[in-house]
Amino acid sequence: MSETARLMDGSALARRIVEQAAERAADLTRQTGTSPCLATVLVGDDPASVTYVRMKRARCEKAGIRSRHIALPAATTTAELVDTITALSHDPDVHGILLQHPAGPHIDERAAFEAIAPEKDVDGVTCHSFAAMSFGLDGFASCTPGGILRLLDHYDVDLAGKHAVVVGRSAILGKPVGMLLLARNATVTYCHSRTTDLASITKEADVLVAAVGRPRFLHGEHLKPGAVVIDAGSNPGNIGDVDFDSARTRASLITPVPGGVGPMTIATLLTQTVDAATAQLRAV
Ligand SMILES: Nc1nc(=O)c2c([nH]1)NC[C@@H]1CN(c3ccc(C(=O)N[C@@H](CCC(=O)O)C(=O)O)cc3)C=[N+]21
Repeated sequence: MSETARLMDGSALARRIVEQAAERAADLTRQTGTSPCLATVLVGDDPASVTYVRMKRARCEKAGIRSRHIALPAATTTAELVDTITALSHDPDVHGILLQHPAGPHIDERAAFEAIAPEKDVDGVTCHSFAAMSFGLDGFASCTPGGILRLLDHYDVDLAGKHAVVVGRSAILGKPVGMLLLARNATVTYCHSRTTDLASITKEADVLVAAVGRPRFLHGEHLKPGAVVIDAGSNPGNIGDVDFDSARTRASLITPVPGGVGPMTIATLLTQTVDAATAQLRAV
């Protein structure tokens, strides 16, 4: 087959979403005298995490969102991290909190996430947010899943009745994106490391979400011809979970890496930070 998939341009869409967030941040600042503020918490100095957090903060600054960075040593205990996050949850000048994942092997990350007040969980990582999102109630979506749904909507991908296959089941990516697809009436299958005969399932996917965290793990032969392929992988060196060149000849629509899901994640974070600040500043 010589057909080539259409690209889903996450960079372009994210730029527009961030512009809207910036306008709303400026309005809010004008009206309340306070600009939105995102606290970013980073444990240790993993180079990829340092880069991601720097990118998020730079994008905030450009959009008129303040960021307050808390860099903690790699040896920080769960109790210390929970205390830090609890203090941010109580700080009226912080409207959103992001704890960069992974926080480190010795940290109980779930306990740390749960110290984020629900109204400040702009990264959508708490049990509260997951449940709200799953039940279709008000709350913040996990940022990458939220960004993926915006991208699918923008490209008019109809999800109702479609078979969506999610490869990966992490707490802030695979699992929640499946719940959002389910809420749109897709038939959702989760695949993971213990799935037997992965290809037989992915080949049935009308929409495939790759959220494994292994470079070029999925390729053309895994796909049903005409599938919509969302590559949510962000492996070192900006390599996705999908082998783009082989996937592109079978898919109908595909996200590139970079320039696909990544920028949409950040756009969702910024939007939700402005949402959180708006709710908190209007309530005073
Ligand atoms: N609590 C938490 N929330 C997260 O949302 C979260 C996290 N932890 N840990 C790590 C992953 C990864 N992640 C990315 C965000 C943007 C790009 C991104 O914008 N990438 C650019 C390229 C990057 C570059 O230019 O270097 C792109 O795909 O075009 C990638 C990856 C958020 N994550």
